[in-house]
Amino acid sequence: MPTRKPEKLWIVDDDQSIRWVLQKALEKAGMDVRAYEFASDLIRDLNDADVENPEAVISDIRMPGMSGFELIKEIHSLYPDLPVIIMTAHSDMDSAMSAYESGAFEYLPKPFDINEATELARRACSINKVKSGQVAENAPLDSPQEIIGQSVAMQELFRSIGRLSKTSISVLITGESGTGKELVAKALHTHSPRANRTFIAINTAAIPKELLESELFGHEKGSFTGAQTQRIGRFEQADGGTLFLDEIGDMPAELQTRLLRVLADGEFYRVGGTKAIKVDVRVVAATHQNLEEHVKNGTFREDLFHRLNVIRLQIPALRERDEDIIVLLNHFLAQAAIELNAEQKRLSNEVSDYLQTLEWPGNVRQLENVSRWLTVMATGSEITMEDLPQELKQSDEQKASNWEALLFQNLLQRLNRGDTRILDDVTPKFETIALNAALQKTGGRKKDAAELLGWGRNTLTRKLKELDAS
Ligand SMILES: Nc1ncnc2c1ncn2[C@@H]1O[C@H](COP(=O)(O)OP(=O)(O)OP(=O)(O)O)[C@@H](O)[C@H]1O
Repeated sequence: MPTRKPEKLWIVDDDQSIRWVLQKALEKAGMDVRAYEFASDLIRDLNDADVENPEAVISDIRMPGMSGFELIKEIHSLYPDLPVIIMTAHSDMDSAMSAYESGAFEYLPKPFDINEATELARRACSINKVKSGQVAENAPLDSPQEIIGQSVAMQELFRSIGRLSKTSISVLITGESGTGKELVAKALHTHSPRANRTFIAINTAAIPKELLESELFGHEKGSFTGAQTQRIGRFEQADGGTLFLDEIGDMPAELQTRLLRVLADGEFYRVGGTKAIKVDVRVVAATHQNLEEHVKNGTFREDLFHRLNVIRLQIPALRERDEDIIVLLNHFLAQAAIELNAEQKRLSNEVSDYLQTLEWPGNVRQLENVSRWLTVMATGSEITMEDLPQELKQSDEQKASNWEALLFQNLLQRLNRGDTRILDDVTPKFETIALNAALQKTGGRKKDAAELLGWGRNTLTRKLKELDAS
């Protein structure tokens, strides 16, 4: 029976424990692994004609001597197609982007999941032919605003932005209000070949319908009452760069038609103009609405929808990525302290447990505003429950319907206090409540109550004794 040749992979990390864990995991998955403490030793072996080269390399970034980025450069000057996976210690967008821009095949945020690492390593080995990227020719003019997120969904989003970074393809960004659509649009621009040209943002919903056309396409002098001078529109301003059309779902029908034409022909006329103006603009659109629904009910042109929806990036609501709440809060508290020239506030354990159970209807924007409020309003350096703004405190009714979150908080507090064996008293309490409810429902008939609870009769009798329930 033919045996599959094991994938050949080299790892470099100055941290011995990471080297060990990764090597063991990959070997367990059937790979042939060599681990190095120093990048220079790896390069030496890569240059050695007697040593068979690997199909992929996994490297840390920060190491004494040669860094991960220098290593990539060195490797790619010898073997441009050899995939290198970069491990980053931070879950922020910048390190991910730097990894991509340095020509990394993929990046792996630490602490990593072993299965994810194995899968990535396998993928890198199997597409060893992947053409390596080069260091971006035009570094972004100003440093992009950081996008924070360690949830799986945000990591996926960072990867997508990275993959799109060599293209000028149209992107449609969807997500609730305040999820970070504009931030993502900017990141798409800053990490695109157009980075050193203009990024122009326009909110379609915020501009009166009658002005929108001239705002987008400009106008000639005298083309309508009030047009006293010639005006250059957003499309022309964005020539060579990116035009971000926010709230595209609100665009009036006539303008949808004009927009479609520009996207198809790459040219347009200013309002009142006779000369066709050619532009090269990348359009990134965003909406919090369901555009498919708008297409179905005839308020959004289907052909325009398909033009914009070449690539779709969906940003999940904050309540779907609880893991990001605390990193974001800490980020905004640090930012607010600088912005407001105030002391940086810390969250008490109770507050951080509580804030993770909230729904955050206004998403990241609301969380950012709350961080500002807390920086100004909290009296001590540690933020307590009393410091929270009224809008975040729950009514009794909400509390009653939110018993799971409350129980969770309560248990976490007890664990933080150092309690152990917490189920020893929680489980009997829980069972007593369920038992009393069932007995009330059946008017005290034990046999029926047992059935409602899913217990046998004997269990119910025993529990009644043990729990001392009425
Ligand atoms: N992942 C993130 N990391 C850091 N800051 C973020 C993140 N997501 C959003 N923000 C911040 O939250 C605020 C709202 O984000 P943004 O304006 O991009 O949202 P939006 O989805 O475009 O909102 P709207 O639909 O209302 O226009 C901004 O100040 C932005 O910088």
